[in-house]
Amino acid sequence: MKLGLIGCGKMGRALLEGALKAGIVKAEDVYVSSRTAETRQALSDELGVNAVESNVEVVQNSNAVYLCTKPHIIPLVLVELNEEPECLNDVLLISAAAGLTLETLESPLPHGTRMVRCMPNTPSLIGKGAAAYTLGTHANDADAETTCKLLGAAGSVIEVPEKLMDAVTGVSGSGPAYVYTFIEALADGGVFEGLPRQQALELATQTVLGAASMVAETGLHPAILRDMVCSPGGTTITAVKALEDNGFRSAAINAVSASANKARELGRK
Ligand SMILES: NC(=O)C1=CN([C@@H]2O[C@H](COP(=O)(O)OP(=O)(O)OC[C@H]3O[C@@H](n4cnc5c(N)ncnc54)[C@H](OP(=O)(O)O)[C@@H]3O)[C@@H](O)[C@H]2O)C=CC1
Ligand SMILES: O=C(O)[C@@H]1CCC=N1
Repeated sequence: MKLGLIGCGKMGRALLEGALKAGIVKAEDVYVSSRTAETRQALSDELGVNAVESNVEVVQNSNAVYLCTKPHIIPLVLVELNEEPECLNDVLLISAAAGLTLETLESPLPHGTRMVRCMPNTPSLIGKGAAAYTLGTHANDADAETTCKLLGAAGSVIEVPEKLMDAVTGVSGSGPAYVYTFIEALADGGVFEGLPRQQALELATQTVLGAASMVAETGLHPAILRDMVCSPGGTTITAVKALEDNGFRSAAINAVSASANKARELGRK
């Protein structure tokens, strides 16, 4: 596998490091582009990958290329690639950009260009990502396999119809930020009640990790697992009522919806 990355910022680097750590690609077989010499030097020193200035050079040296620039930069990158259309003959492009539709991604490129739209998340950096993808018009079964191998190296991966990609963005693309906010708030509550900050953060982090693992490993519905914590007339049900009184559930639903709507808006630009 020869992997390319156009845009090696927070998300691109997480996907790259996930793939390198999983051993599905060797650093010497990776080409990444950056406009800044300092970043190129850092990428090459820290990860041992080939860091170049030209996006076309990345595509020319790869079988599969993640497009990981900000959504508004992607159209500019596609124009650039289209100036050397032969570089697109034998490569799979995998866009991670929020909101950008396959039609937007495919239409500026030569007919037949193989494209996948995906939505990863940053825990890919440690192999704990959650990603979804949709195959483009000309992507084939082997491209689906390559996508699953790449995203799967960085965590879990599912295929969804394109109309659900913005929902995925709301749940798992943006989701880590909601969870970090919750962990911080849980720890704040502990500090409010007198725990030292570090101990509160350790307890909060392990609680989220443990609860998530319970859902994943038991396969039980979260409501059943919650009932196992709530003693009748006890502390937890009292706390759950306080959460519900403060609109916790609807705040979470609204957060997912706000992210999905923003993704749709980015896709319209
Ligand atoms: N962050 C996240 O949690 C997630 C992000 N995404 C998607 O991933 C994409 C990247 O987001 P994120 O990593 O957060 O953003 P960053 O700003 O961290 O990274 C974008 C990178 O693109 C590079 N870049 C900018 N212009 C160009 C260009 N013309 N050619 C090549 N590279 C360029 C920049 O590097 P330099 O200036 O060195 O060239 C920069 O490091 C977005 O489309 C976003 O929607 C998807 C899921 C989750
Ligand atoms: O905030 C963003 O726009 C990107 C997409 C999903 C997560 N981060």
